[in-house]
Amino acid sequence: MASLPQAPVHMGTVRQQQQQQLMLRHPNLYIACSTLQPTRHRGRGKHCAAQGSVAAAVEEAKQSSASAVLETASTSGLNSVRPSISLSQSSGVGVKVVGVRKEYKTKGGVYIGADGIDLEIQAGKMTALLGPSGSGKTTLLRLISGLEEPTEGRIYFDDEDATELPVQEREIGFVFQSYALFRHMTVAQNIAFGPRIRRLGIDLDQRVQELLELIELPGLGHRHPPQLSGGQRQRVALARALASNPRLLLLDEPFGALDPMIRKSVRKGLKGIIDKVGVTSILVTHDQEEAFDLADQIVIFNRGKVIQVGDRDQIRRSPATPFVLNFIDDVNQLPVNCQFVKRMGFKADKPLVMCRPSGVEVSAQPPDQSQKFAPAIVVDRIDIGSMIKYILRFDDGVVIEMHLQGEEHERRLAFDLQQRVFVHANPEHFWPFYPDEISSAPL
Ligand SMILES: Nc1ncnc2c1ncn2[C@@H]1O[C@H](COP(=O)(O)OP(=O)(O)OP(=O)(O)O)[C@@H](O)[C@H]1O
Repeated sequence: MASLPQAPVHMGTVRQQQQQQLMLRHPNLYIACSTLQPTRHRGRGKHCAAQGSVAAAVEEAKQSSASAVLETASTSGLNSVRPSISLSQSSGVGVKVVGVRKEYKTKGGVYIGADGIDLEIQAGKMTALLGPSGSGKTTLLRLISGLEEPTEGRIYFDDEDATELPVQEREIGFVFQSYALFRHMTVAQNIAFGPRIRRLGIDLDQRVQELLELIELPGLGHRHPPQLSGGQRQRVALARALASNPRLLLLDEPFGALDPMIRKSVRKGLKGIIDKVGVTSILVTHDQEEAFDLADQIVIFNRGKVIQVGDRDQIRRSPATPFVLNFIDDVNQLPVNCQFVKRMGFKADKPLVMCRPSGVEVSAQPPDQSQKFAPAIVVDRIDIGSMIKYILRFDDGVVIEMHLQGEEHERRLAFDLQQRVFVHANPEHFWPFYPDEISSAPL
């Protein structure tokens, strides 16, 4: 039997300690034998218990280092037959979600986590699940991982129906916000942990070196996680998730614990590594900039449904619904019968319209007769570096925001506070809507 890590591991509760002990002593049996949580998984014999215990423990994992146990356990199935391949040969699986619905039945009622989702996740690409809180992003991630089971619908990994495949046979790597590294193991031991317990039959030292180079921390294998920066820890967590050659990588708010100052550079680094390996990855985030910056494909969620799928340009240029526009942009929302909207000659049978601040034009002089305009007063000016935001108030009291980009001096000299200006917008860029069309209240 492969030698197991000797280092003690800090765990918060007795249950966590039991899980970790079991994991360390019988790593391959951990999933199958754990009876620490009742099962909710139907009919797959020994794997049923696993499903429940892993699901429950992953919940805890978000708050503690126990997640390392689970994340690694999820790729530790005895039945796993994926051949040992080098990182450069890694490849991802395509994921197809067909008519998936997830109902959570609780004492308080039935809550809908996913409401009829159809989605294709491209092999070897990064897909971001983006949406407001409670929109169903994590539910879909957990359904794909096997930590939850759909109430209806099927999930395919390439042509294989994976709907009832036990979590430990899905060959998935997890990266959590909390890093989930074993604090008392070295970086190298953390990375080697998964392949060691899976008995991948590879040269572990070579794999660790390969991964340390990939994450650009070649000399840090002997250090312990507390001796690393947040960004370095996150890269080690990624290396550990990749060490067992997952065919799918799930990243659940992986940058949430990082200082906003370094988040951008860390995420670029992570994306570069994932691209090099070529594994399919799914990123859950509520940070739009992060999704647009990293993902090849973005899936916008609201109230358990997929609202739009596209790349960043498609979503920015052509938001599918008022909800998407409102979610991705800081839009103006105006009454349809306000002076400005009426002067632009726009009519609709919905009570409100939205328009992008970037679509609002302002001039100091009244435009020529051919152009419609509404007079307003500049009531505020906010310089945010790359642009200046102007807040304008029309004579009927309605307020609108306008963004001015361009050369810095032009922006600065453009308009003074209290100046009377003339405002125009192309009515083709007005979006009429009912308030409930942009609601994100969970179902
Ligand atoms: N275990 C559960 N029991 C009952 N309802 C649940 C459970 N998990 C999720 N839900 C409900 O399912 C809906 C979707 O939740 P989910 O966690 O998938 O949203 P999310 O988009 O990931 O949100 P966040 O960004 O806040 O994590 C919510 O209404 C939520 O309350």
